[in-house]
Amino acid sequence: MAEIVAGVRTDLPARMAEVSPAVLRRRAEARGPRMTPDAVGAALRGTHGVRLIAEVKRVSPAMGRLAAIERPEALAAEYVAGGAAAISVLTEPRHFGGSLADLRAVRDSVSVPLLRKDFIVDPYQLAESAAAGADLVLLIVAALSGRQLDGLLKEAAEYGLAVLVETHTEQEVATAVAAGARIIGVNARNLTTLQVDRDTFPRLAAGIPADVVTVAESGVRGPADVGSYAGAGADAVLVGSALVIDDRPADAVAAMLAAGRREEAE
Ligand SMILES: O=C(O)c1ccccc1NCC(=O)[C@H](O)[C@H](O)COP(=O)(O)O
Repeated sequence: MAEIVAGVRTDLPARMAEVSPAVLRRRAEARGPRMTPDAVGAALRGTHGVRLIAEVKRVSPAMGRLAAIERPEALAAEYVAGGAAAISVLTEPRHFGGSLADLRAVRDSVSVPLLRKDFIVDPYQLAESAAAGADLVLLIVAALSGRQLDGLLKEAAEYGLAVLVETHTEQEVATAVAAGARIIGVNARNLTTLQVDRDTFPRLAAGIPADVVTVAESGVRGPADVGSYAGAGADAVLVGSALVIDDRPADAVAAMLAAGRREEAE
């Protein structure tokens, strides 16, 4: 991950020189009111089963090139047709083949909450996210100092952005909770080895307070894995690779949601 973050830091100055934060703020305001962070949290937590965040992802550093995705807005609309509660767009260009243009295109095609999934290390990226129409941004505990996490959480709130705080260890969960995170993701993919361990969510979920929305991230191969994460108490699952390589993404989302239903809650 250090290499990915280094690339982000290399690219930032050119973007900052091109569009000032003030211009981004005006663009964000011109979009009108976004979904509130509470509404985003509510959209990710259902009583009838697990919710699904479907990801637009062209490349995986772990798995290589996944899909061309020439029209990310069309893929996102398919996801929503299948029942996705939110859409994630990987905007990092160097390792994931994404862009802010993808995020803007998806924003114009769906009204469900939109996650900008990137390696956010600077407040400027929050301004970009708001201007491009995101409702939700990712902050990765492992990529930030405690002070940076606190600062970015505060600034995200000023933009009205909800935050998915991503963790990989018990210590990172404790850090996220102490920072006041309202939505906590547990990523099954070790960011150093890129290995997936689906037992990470059940292990770490115990440390997350009941009123915090939980998201199980990465490693979903199909409906059975969604069922397992639902059984472990995840409010939502974040799925990328398995959906982008499927010829029928709407059906794939629907099948995963069916596997994640909690019948006893109906
Ligand atoms: O996807 C990767 O290979 C990857 C490698 C290094 C850092 C992050 C990475 N992925 C970001 C994500 O968190 C996933 O895109 C997301 O959780 C969906 O995962 P999956 O369903 O396994 O594609």
